[in-house]
Amino acid sequence: FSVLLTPGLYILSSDSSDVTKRSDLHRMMDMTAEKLRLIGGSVEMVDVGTQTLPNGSSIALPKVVTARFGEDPSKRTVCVYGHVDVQPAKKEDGWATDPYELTDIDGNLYGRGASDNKAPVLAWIHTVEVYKDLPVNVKFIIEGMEETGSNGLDDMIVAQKDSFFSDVDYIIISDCVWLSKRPALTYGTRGNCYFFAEVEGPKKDLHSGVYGGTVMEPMTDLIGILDKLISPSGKILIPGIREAVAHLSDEEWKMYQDIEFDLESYKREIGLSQLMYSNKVDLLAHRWRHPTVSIHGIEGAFSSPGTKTVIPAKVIAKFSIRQVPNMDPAMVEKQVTDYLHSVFAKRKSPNKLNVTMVIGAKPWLADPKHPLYEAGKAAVKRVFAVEPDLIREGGTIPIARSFQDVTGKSIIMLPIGGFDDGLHSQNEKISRYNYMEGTKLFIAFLHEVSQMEKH
Ligand SMILES: CC(C)C[C@H](NC(=O)CN)C(=O)O
Repeated sequence: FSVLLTPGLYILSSDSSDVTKRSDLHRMMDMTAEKLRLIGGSVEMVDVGTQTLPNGSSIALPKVVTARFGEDPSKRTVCVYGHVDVQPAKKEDGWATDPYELTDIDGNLYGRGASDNKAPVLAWIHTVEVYKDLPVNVKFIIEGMEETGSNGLDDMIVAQKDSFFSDVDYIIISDCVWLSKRPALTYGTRGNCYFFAEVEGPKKDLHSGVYGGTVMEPMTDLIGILDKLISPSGKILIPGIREAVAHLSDEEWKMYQDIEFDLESYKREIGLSQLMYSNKVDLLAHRWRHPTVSIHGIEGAFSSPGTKTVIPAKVIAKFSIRQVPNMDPAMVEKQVTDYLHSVFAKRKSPNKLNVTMVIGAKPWLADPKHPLYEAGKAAVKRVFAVEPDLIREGGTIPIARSFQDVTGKSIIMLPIGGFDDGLHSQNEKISRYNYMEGTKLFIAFLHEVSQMEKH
C-alpha cells in the first residue's frame, strides 16, 4: 500500500464490508506486513479466525499485523494502532475521480481510505523509517476489519494482554481528524451500535399494479417503524436511551466554549443552510457526546435509476446509534429490539420483523490532563507553532475502549487528517500538507514521549 501516495497508481479496494473484495483485503495485510519487514521490523501476522456471514457460511478474517521496532528496556514502548481496510466506494456514488486510483489535484490526494486510515498508517511507518535511533521502542498493531467493528481483534487483545502488550506503556491512535484548520488532540470517541431490521412478507417480489392494495407491504412497514426511531428535531424516541447519557459537566461546557469553531464555515463545508443547533456548544455536544440515530440504507429496495413498479418481498434497513458514556451496547440492543417489535405489533401486519445488532462498539474517553496529552501539545507546538484543540470525535474506533479496559494502558488519539477530508464520503482525500506535517508531528511526538516520566 505504499502505492497510496504515488498518484496515478491503483489502490487496493480493501473494503472490509464487501466479502467479494476479501482477497484484496488479504493482499493489503500482506503488503502492510511486507512494508514493516522491509524497514526492519519483527513482524507477525496473527490469525484471528473466521467471520460468519448472514447466510451461515464463514470466511477467513484478515490477519492482524503486529510489528516491533526496538527492545531496549531503558526506553519507553509505544504501540501504534491503525487499520488498512476501507468503507465502500464506487465512482457512480458521485466521485470526481476513480476512488481506487490515487489522484493528486492541487496538493490533495484523492482516494478511498486516503485519510481513513491509510496515509496516517503510512506516516507512522515513515516515522519509524526515518529515525536512525528511535527514542522509544515502537510496536504496531494494524488490522483489516475496523470499518465493520474490528471483528476478531477483541479476542486477540485479550489473548496477547500478557505477551505483546506486557511492555507497552502507551497506545497511540491516529484514526480521526482535526476539527478545523488547527491541529487537535482527541480524548474521546463515540461508540456505535449497528442494527439490521428485516421485514419479510410475500415469497417473492410482486407487481404493484396487480397486487398493490391487497397486501401489507414490507417496505411500508419498514418505513413506518424507522420513522419512530427519531423525531425531526433529533429527539431519540427509543425509551431508555436518552436517560443513560452522562450529564455535560460545567468543566466540559467550558472546554467546548473555548474551542474556536465557526458554524458558518461548517455549514459551507457540508453544503447546508441550517443545522440542528445554532450555537457552538450545543452543536459540538451533539456531535461528540450525545447519541444519535442515523439511517444508512435499505437492502432489497429498488435503488437504480428508472421506474420499476415493484413491491419488494423482503427489505433490510441498516441503521446505527452512536454511543456515549454511560450507554451500554447490550442494554441498547434490548431497548431497540423491544421497542421496534412493540411499534411493529401496533401495525397488525402479517409480515415478519427480525432485528439484529451486528456491531456493538462502546464509547472511549481519556483524561486530557494525562501527561501523554502534554507530550502531544509539545509536539504540536514544535511542528505547527500553535496550541492544539482538545477535542472529542463523533465517530467510532471500535477497539479503543477494549485497549483501555483490557490492557489498562493510557491512550492518546493524535489525528493528522483535515476537517474536510470527507471520510466515508465521495472524494475522500488527504492533503500533502497534512500528510507531510503529520509525519513530522509523529516524529516530534516520539521524541516528547521519550522525555516523559514513566506513568
Ligand atoms: C463501527 C464503525 C463502522 C466505525 C467507523 N470508524 C471510523 O470511521 C474511524 N475510521 C465509524 O463509522 O465511526
